[in-house]
Amino acid sequence: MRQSDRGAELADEDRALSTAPIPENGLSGILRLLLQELSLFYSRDVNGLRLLYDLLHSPWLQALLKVYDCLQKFKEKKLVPATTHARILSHEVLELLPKASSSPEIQELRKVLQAPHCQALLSAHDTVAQKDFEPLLPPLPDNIPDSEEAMRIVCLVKNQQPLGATIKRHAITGDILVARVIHGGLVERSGLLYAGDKLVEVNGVSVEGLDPEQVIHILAMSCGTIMFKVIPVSAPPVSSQKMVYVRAMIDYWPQEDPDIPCMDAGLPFLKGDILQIVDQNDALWWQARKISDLAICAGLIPSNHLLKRKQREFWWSQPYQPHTCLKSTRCESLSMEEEDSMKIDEKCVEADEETFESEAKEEFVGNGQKFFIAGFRRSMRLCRRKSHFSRLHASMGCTCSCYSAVGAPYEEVVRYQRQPADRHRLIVLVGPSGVGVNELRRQLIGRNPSYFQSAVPHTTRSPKSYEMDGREYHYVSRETFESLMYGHRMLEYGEYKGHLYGTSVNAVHAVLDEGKVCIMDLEPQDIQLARTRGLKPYVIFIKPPNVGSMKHSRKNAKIITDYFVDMKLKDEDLQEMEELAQKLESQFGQFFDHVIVNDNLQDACAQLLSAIQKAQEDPQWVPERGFPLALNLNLVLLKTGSLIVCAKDPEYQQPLQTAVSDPLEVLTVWLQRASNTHTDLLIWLSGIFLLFPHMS
Ligand SMILES: Nc1ncnc2c1ncn2[C@@H]1O[C@H](COP(=O)(O)OP(=O)(O)OP(=O)(O)O)[C@@H](O)[C@H]1O
Repeated sequence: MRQSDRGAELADEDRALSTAPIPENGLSGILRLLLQELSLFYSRDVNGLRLLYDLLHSPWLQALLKVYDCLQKFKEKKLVPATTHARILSHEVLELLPKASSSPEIQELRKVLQAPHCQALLSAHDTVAQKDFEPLLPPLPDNIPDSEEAMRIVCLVKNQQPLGATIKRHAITGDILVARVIHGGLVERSGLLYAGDKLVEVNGVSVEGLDPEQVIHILAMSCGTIMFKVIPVSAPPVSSQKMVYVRAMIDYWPQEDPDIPCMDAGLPFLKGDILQIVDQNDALWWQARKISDLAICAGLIPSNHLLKRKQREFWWSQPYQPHTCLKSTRCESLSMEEEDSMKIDEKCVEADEETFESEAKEEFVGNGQKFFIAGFRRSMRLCRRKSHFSRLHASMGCTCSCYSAVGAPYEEVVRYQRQPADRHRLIVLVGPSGVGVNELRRQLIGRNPSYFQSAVPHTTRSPKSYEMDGREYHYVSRETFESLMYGHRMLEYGEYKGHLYGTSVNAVHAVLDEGKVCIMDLEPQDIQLARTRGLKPYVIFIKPPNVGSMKHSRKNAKIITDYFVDMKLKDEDLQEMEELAQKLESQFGQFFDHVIVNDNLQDACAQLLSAIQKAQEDPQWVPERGFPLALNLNLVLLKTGSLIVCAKDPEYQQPLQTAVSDPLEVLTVWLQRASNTHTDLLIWLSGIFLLFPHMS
């Protein structure tokens, strides 16, 4: 049959379709019957009848139903293309058109057929109709010897994306093997190549004796279809891996990692990023995707084991570096020298405890009602700041990588959606001193005191005449306070003028048990301790704006320092605040769920409210098992030179304390055993007892 004949046939069929009677049992037939029925009632004044009649009578509904009927009819038919050469047909028609009379319709038809998109459409039609999308494989040679290994010929059509596979040379045989197949990449989606397959030829070129780089060069040079001849791996790996999600606790740049097997396949990430681990088959190199970009194919990241090994190697490579990061300064107050070196302004008067505490007015008026807010002790913030600075100073003495050597590089997380019956998540505010953490907390509680609340802190000082136990503070003996501290039931604490102050886990639970949202401020070093399954803290970092903006907004701001009460912020204080914020963000940014820049107070407050609502209502990534237990192990190097080892997990009722005499040995064991399970803790402790039998 000639092309034009086929065209005529198509046109006939086309027309026949459009004029075909619509079956009476079709929807439009039903509609016709309904209209007949309705027309009987039309003359009567029935409510809404006219509307319904008009609707059913509307031309667009009629047309729509006709289309529906046609589609139904088509669904039953198995569609076959009327022609496989629509493009040629359109050329023939275009050649014939000038011979026909020049009517406007003919001109329009010519214009349509010449339009590039119409030609592209016809060309796509022909490709599909001719089933031209399958690769053309070369014919098998006739003389294949019987001993020939079964080979697979794989054709892949290269597009803009990388192929998604890496190759390596077998150390003994020298064969070029597929090293790994990247999840979501072209090779994986084809399902035709597997890790372990031996490459024989690439685009007809034998790879025998070639270096992997030479094979990659052949691949890079080829465009369009790439043909691989492979000897398949005897047992392709079966993927039965559970999807795991982790929060990155470090930054990783594949370009800076000389050990990565294939730099182009590396996945860069920043601390705080949530990663979906899709493959852990390789003990050293995992495959992962960022949850913010799940559409792209996975990339290589170093495994937990590999990163820890590198961290340990780095740590030990600096034997003369003072590792202050391991020295706990929790309970240490500033040394005399440090205190002396502080500049004391002549005009300032060091406030006594009474002055500090009486400064803190704990009765507020908000929403037309008088209410009481505990937990705004200035003395507390001051004493915490003292220990905070010395601790920060200590940890910043070590390099960043050294600091991370003591932590897990990845933290397993799960998606958590709070249910209405669940307790609220603890809201933790963190920020450099003077940024406005307490101001924001106070504003929030002032707005809705029956919903937001602070926890009642503990103190070892005696109550004043107007104070009530359990309202301003829980008044406890030093012994009780210390047992709470060493039992890791204190989320934060500090000492001021000989008295201990702190907030216990139970005090926070008391607020949450009342169905309220507990807001507390913490020093960044204490965040880890609060990260338990029970509290599920949502950590908000309060960040200062730039110094220029602060000069403007903080004209009337006052802070409390060791030697000033209500000190006005000077330019250097603002500068220091900005610098400290940067340091906190780079060191603890992985723990921040949200960041708010406190420039305009009202705006910051509104952002805080919406962040808290999000934290309570939207699904969030939370640590899978509280926080990694390895981090709970606190090494306290006493001034005597002995080392105290204790677990800091508040969910552990009994503190684990062990005094050992050789810190170096213990560190070795500790660094080798630093992992995330309770079993590891036991193994680790047994290691210590083995090393120091006198301890058991
Ligand atoms: N956005 C803001 N605009 C203007 N003033 C602010 C703003 N935020 C806080 N302030 C003021 O800055 C001062 C310090 O704030 P605040 O006491 O809350 O600091 P902080 O972060 O709790 O630090 P510290 O714990 O060291 O006291 C207060 O006088 C407060 O009113």
